[in-house]
Amino acid sequence: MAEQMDAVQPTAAAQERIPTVIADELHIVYRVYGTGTGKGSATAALSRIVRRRPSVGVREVHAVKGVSFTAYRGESIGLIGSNGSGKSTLLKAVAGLLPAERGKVYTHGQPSLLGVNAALMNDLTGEKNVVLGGLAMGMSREQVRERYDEIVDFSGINEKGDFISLPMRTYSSGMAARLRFSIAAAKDHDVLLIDEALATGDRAFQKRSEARIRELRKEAGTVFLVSHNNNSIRDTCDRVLWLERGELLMDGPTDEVIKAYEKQTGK
Ligand SMILES: Nc1ncnc2c1ncn2[C@@H]1O[C@H](COP(=O)(O)OP(=O)(O)OP(=O)(O)O)[C@@H](O)[C@H]1O
Repeated sequence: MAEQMDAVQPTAAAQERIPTVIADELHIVYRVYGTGTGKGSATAALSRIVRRRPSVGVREVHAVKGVSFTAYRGESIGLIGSNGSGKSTLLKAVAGLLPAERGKVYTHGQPSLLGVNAALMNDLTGEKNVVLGGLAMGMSREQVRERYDEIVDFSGINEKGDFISLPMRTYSSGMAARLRFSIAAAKDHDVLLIDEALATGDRAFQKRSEARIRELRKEAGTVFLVSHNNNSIRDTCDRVLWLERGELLMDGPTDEVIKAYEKQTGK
């Protein structure tokens, strides 16, 4: 009888815990070509193609090794680990930008990766980039028009003059990163992936970004944040995944994981 009740009416806990991203024994391998020491001539390359032999200079980098986790709606998850531990690679794989060598990533809804390198057009004005970025994220022209002022205000680009009508190439790296973040943060995301974006703005902008991330979480999205700034992670995330050499070393509440990480790294 109890089983039947459960089937018809999910418990409150089950309602709250809606999975948005599942990584199942995920492996990501990069292949780097042209790393051989010998000189590669065109004839040698042609003969390899004809004889179907792999290139001598291919190196493999196994960047993510058997990582498994489930992320739920409303969670904000920090990714930490030393340089080269696989954080950005894992984020790109969740965004669907890198193929899995083995294992799988399942996502509910459309994940959006917000990197400091997100592609905007340097020769276009900030104004045009807001429209372009909004459309690229799947917003309608109408939605972009509605949110335009909000995006520009949030970015703070116009605080010191009319910069939004200048080409993006005239912006400082911090200004460009703020505009990227503001464009991405204007949309309500199912799964928002942020790579170091918070580290680039000034303190006031970082505070605004943190507040917006909290809002996005309330609007039922899941946020992933890669950062080397443990305070940013502490202020924004309730759960942390710690990667080292591509392996998931620890997955748990922020305080516990950061404490263990700081103990190990001596920071
Ligand atoms: N495009 C690429 N081609 C080949 N190898 C790569 C590529 N990108 C990353 N790697 C390698 O994959 C591994 C993980 O890199 P990744 O950028 O994911 O680490 P990270 O934890 O984000 O590092 P950081 O904190 O320095 O940004 C590293 O060994 C790196 O050299």
